[in-house]
Amino acid sequence: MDETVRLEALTKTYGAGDNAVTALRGVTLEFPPGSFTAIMGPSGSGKSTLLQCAAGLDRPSGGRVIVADTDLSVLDETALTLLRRDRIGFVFQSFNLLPSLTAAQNVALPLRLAGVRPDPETISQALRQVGLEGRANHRPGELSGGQQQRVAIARALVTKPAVLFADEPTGALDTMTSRDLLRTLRGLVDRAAGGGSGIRTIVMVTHDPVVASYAHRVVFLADGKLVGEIEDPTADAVAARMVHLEVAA
Ligand SMILES: Nc1ncnc2c1ncn2[C@@H]1O[C@H](COP(=O)(O)OP(=O)(O)OP(=O)(O)O)[C@@H](O)[C@H]1O
Repeated sequence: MDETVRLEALTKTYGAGDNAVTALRGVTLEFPPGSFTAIMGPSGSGKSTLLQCAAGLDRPSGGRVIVADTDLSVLDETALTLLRRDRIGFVFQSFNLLPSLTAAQNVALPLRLAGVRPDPETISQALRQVGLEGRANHRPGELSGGQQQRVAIARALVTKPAVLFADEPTGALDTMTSRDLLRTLRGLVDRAAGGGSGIRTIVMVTHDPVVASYAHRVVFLADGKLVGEIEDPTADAVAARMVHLEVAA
């Protein structure tokens, strides 16, 4: 199976007539297995819209999204829900954990929702991947913000998705905690690329050049279009490009 995520000439317009807002204007991009990509751009440039369409949470107005050999545009709502459940992981700025469940039970939730009896070793492995094996029986209220976000990541990984989409995953965390978490994310992709277990593809939206510098590649959007990319980014190079884009916006 080709696990590359492909966006082909993606367009998205919200509303109609005089109120129409075009958020994406023909974006073509590939996220191959083994890649960790950050998406950056000025406010309103279309980053969240791109992520929502790529993750099958919103329908594009035109173009195609292909995830793990499946063209999302031909799927009905039921099939799309199943694909999201089985092949796609999400992490948002807010952790969205259930407060009455332990870390292990939160991680097991996607499997239970899919009608699969969670195997304890699968849950332990997901918690181990994010460095939380010692916290399996703690409830979210007994964990730090960074630990809660790690539980959210373990929960997103437990179904072994083809790709993990993250929207400002470190937005609610302090600098040290977010760097720690970003190193973990980068480590998951690099280990999987080296033949180990882990998630093979991560796509992350961020506003922060330092956060983006943990990715293998940064792609830049402006006014709904792809306007450049930097491989092996440094925070300084990303910040300089952002200043340029914000001045032009
Ligand atoms: N549900 C919606 N209805 C109407 N317009 C929308 C909707 N969602 C987004 N937009 C518009 O689409 C454009 C792109 O928005 P989007 O949220 O994708 O940008 P962004 O780059 O993620 O912005 P930010 O960095 O501020 O979060 C903006 O002009 C926004 O106002």
